[in-house]
Amino acid sequence: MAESVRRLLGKPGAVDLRPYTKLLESIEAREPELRDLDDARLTEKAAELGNAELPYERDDLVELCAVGREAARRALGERPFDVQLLGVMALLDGHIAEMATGEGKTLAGALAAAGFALRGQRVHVLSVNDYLARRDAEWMRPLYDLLGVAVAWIGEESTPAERRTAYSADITYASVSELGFDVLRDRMVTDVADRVVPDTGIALIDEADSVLVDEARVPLVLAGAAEHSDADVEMAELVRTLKPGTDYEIDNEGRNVQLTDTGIDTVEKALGGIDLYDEDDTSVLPRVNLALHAHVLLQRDVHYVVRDGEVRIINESRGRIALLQRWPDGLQAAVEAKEKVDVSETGEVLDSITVQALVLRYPTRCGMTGTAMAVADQLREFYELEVAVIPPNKPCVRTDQPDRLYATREEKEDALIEEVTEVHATGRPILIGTQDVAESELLAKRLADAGLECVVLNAKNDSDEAAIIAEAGTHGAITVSTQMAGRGTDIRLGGSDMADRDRVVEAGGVHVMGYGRYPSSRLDDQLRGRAGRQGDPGTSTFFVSVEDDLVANNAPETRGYEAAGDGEITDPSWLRMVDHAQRVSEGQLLDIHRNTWRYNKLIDVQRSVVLEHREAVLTDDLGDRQLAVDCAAHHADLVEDAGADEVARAARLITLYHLDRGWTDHNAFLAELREGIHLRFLGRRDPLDEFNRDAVPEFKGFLDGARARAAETFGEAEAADGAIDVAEIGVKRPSMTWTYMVHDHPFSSQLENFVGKLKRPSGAQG
Ligand SMILES: Nc1ncnc2c1ncn2[C@@H]1O[C@H](COP(=O)(O)OP(=O)(O)OP(=O)(O)O)[C@@H](O)[C@H]1O
Repeated sequence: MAESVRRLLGKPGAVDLRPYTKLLESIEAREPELRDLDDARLTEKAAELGNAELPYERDDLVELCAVGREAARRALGERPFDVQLLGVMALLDGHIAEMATGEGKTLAGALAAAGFALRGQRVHVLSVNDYLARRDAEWMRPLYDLLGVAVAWIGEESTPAERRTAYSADITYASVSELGFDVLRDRMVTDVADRVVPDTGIALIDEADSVLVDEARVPLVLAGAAEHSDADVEMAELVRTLKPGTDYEIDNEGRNVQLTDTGIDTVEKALGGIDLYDEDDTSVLPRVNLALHAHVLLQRDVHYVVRDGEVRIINESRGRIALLQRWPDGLQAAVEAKEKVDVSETGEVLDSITVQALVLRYPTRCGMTGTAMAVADQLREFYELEVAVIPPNKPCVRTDQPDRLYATREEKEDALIEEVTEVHATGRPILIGTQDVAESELLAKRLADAGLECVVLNAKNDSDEAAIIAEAGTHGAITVSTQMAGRGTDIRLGGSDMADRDRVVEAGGVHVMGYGRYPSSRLDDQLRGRAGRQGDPGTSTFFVSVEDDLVANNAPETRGYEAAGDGEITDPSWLRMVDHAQRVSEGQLLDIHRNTWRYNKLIDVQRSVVLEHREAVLTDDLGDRQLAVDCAAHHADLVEDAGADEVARAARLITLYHLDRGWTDHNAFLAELREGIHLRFLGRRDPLDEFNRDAVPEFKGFLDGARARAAETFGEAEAADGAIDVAEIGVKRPSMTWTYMVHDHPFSSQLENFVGKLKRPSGAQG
């Protein structure tokens, strides 16, 4: 079988591409006729595809791809390659299309989005950040115009009115977090007209593995303002005096810190001889733990930066500053106390949604990414999605060199600098991937010391980053970056205008270097994929040391190797150990994902009960009808004084208030329950069972309770001049709301993770 044919057939375990490849010839055959049509006729051809329902029958699919190809050629000057059309067809069938870096996923995604939209579906194209949402929507706009479908985008700055308009377009580009926050805010409206997100249709997800797997466990949280809290300066100062190793220990994964017996004594003495585990006063221990967590586990310039007198979170996985995001309140305040900056306003969690729950709201889901096969099982388990592996347009000729393993971090760094020096002398562009921002900066400093100038990408704004990456293929460029997933720009050889392409090709293309392997092989592949785009030459090497966190924490053995004079370890069994360590780490990440999912499942069931009820109050006057029964006489009097409409309005506001209030309180209860369960039962019973055992009865009677409280409040309502002032009887909504994302832990907040997993030290057990 010819290699080109074999490549088009696809990989085992993935979607069979043959039904799609069969159509390629017919699509091409339509080209001459479509080329002769003027633009208006081409738009009409697209509109004709709207005369049927999804899914596309064979002939219509051929027509869609042919019309789409011609439209892209005219509107963008790019005629989609056959492989891009395979991607389009896979997306239209609701699959994840795996397409390598630089293969033109943006265009394939746009043609699929148009295909859905032409069939009357509302499409949300979900990006990893605002910059890409806007860029892709604007870039593809001429194509959409020609196909007669409307496109819009949403960014952090968009006003509610702009959002509403944007969501009413056929196709809306938005970042996952903006969409999530809109959905959360919509759940809190008291007037249907205030909602911005319409019913969901199709979710087309860019960088699908990053969103669906890496970010899946991240809850998006909507919080409402309550009051100011004081900085716990006392605790911040106290934990500063504790000694690592003696007073507290950090677990292997660096996720938890706990006081040792000595530490407990020290703290108890410092606080005037109190008992931290006093059953009657449980308030001190969490304060100590918060301060300790902020002091030990959250590092300045790795987890956050201090800028303009504020603590700003760095999104660890992406190495950027997350705007308008904060940690759960106690933790945010603890870090603010640690850094001695003003404590920001505190609030309470109004509601939350995980990325996974957000995506599962869509009846049809599909997406594209460069690395999906490695998580095919998870995509199937959590989202019922299959992966279609789309072959590259031109075969990839990049050489991935074996890892270079060293005994110590220092030796690894020396070797890496040496290699940078050598490769740089040839003029080849170099891209170095690091684990986090602090590491990028340290490396940049070492490179500078060695006389090598580099550009560092970290926590800057997304459009600047894109511009820097676009130039990373320039002759002699050295670029240092944190993770590459979701950076969204491919590296063209010879710079963004490719002016110097021949020289760079001749030198050997981009050399990618990993400054340590990532917690998952997919992330390694994302980095490697930056070299060897569209058949370009290129190479990749990862430098690893036994002291790297990934290896030190996850390898079964970290001693007994034989190293050369420069520290290099060449024994193949040790190199396999690195792969092993990475698989262990991948397993842990999967466990975390499963755990979040299991906890959130029950909460989701309860939430849907509340939301369904809320919807009936909001759109169908359910509150008014109930109050007319529960407070019949008062209701009738008010109707007489203020009119039926005004009473219905007041009844709606009062009922919604108590529903939302109840849900907020229930959320707080659940959060506390999770913490408490881990404190009480750790190691003895399945915490999830314990959680369910308490959470279910607590929710029983939720709706009846809210209804009773609404009746009580309604009983106090009075009409004056034909109006009812509900604020007067305590019906007040939060004065402001804000949003945050909670990263990287199983129990829905870092705070809970840390407080929750705290072990009661043996010596303190009563
Ligand atoms: N059919 C085509 N003909 C010519 N150029 C194309 C075609 N399709 C895409 N391109 C170009 O290829 C480049 C890469 O496209 P795009 O950014 O969509 O790639 P990608 O697959 O999303 O890569 P990444 O993994 O970096 O996000 C763009 O500059 C785009 O203009």
